[in-house]
Amino acid sequence: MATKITNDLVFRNLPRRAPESHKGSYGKVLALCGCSKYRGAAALCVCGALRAGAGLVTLAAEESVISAVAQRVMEPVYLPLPDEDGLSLAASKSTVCVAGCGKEATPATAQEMKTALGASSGTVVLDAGGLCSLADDKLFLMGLSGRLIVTPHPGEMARLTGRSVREIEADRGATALSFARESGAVTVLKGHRTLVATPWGELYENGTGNAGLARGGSGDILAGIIAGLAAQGLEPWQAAVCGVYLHGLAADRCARRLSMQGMLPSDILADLRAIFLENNR
Ligand SMILES: NC(=O)C1=CN([C@@H]2O[C@H](COP(=O)(O)OP(=O)(O)OC[C@H]3O[C@@H](n4cnc5c(N)ncnc54)[C@H](OP(=O)(O)O)[C@@H]3O)[C@@H](O)[C@H]2O)[C@@H](O)CC1
Ligand SMILES: Nc1ncnc2c1ncn2[C@@H]1O[C@H](COP(=O)(O)OP(=O)(O)O)[C@@H](O)[C@H]1O
Repeated sequence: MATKITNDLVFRNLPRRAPESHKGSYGKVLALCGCSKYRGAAALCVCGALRAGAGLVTLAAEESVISAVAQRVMEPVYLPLPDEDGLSLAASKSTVCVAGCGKEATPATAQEMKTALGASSGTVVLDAGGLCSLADDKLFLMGLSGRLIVTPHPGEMARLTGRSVREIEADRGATALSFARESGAVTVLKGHRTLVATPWGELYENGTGNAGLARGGSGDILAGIIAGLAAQGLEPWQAAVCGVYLHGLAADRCARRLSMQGMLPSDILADLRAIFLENNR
């Protein structure tokens, strides 16, 4: 039986900003995201992390991605790739690594993921191509146990488990719970009524969100939001539960403002900001 995620559960777990704090108090996010084909995914992920409240966000990516993102957003710091030593160092200094949004599931991506995530000691949010590139390396994923959050949609979960999307959708709860138990990762199985499963057998169901989110880029923002929350000290399960709820709530507010038909993933960032304001954050 899944626990419904409520507004009270979320805002009880969200830290407040203390008057005497500084940017270091809210964590450093390293985003290893984007490729020349998927530049927007990196921008959306970075913006999600920033808007969720992270203190400092660094984007590690190839130059074409960095120049595209830098035209849209002023706040990130950039680490141009390839730079294996620089990537290991940045990962080792980060509070959270969010990796894989806008990456293709290739052996080169898998190697890049291993370099960064192996050097990090903080929370890891693994999404999209980064996650799928490691689908056959369960041992590596298990090595991140206790600090890993994975965010597959059903198609990605199919690749991770070798099962069909139909089988996964037929029993979403059991799928998420068994993947979480076997991998040691907090598992966010996305879609209508996103589920969050913990390795110790808890299952949360999210009731926020709408079909306006059913367009490319919504998941990239979610990964960024979860990373931004984890950077502020939330445990992986808390960051996942709060992230999926706030992402969906922002989308619901956005749909009332702009319509499900016309809203864009990036539009929900203004609503996320408004939700924080309405809840005195
Ligand atoms: N602006 C940008 O830069 C953007 C960049 N992006 C980046 O693109 C990369 C590829 O990511 P991807 O998700 O688009 O493609 P892929 O991994 O092939 O998975 C799709 C397969 O899964 C299946 N599927 C089944 N159920 C599903 C469900 N509920 N939700 C979704 N899919 C579902 C689906 O089935 P179908 O739709 O055909 O029925 C299909 O067979 C990745 O790095 C991502 O970050 C995107 O975020 C877009 C914006
Ligand atoms: N019909 C829907 N109702 C609620 N949420 C949805 C719906 N369709 C998609 N979403 C949400 O939008 C996001 C889509 O993520 P994903 O499929 O990874 O897209 P992308 O990789 O293109 O960013 C997920 O958070 C998912 O839960």
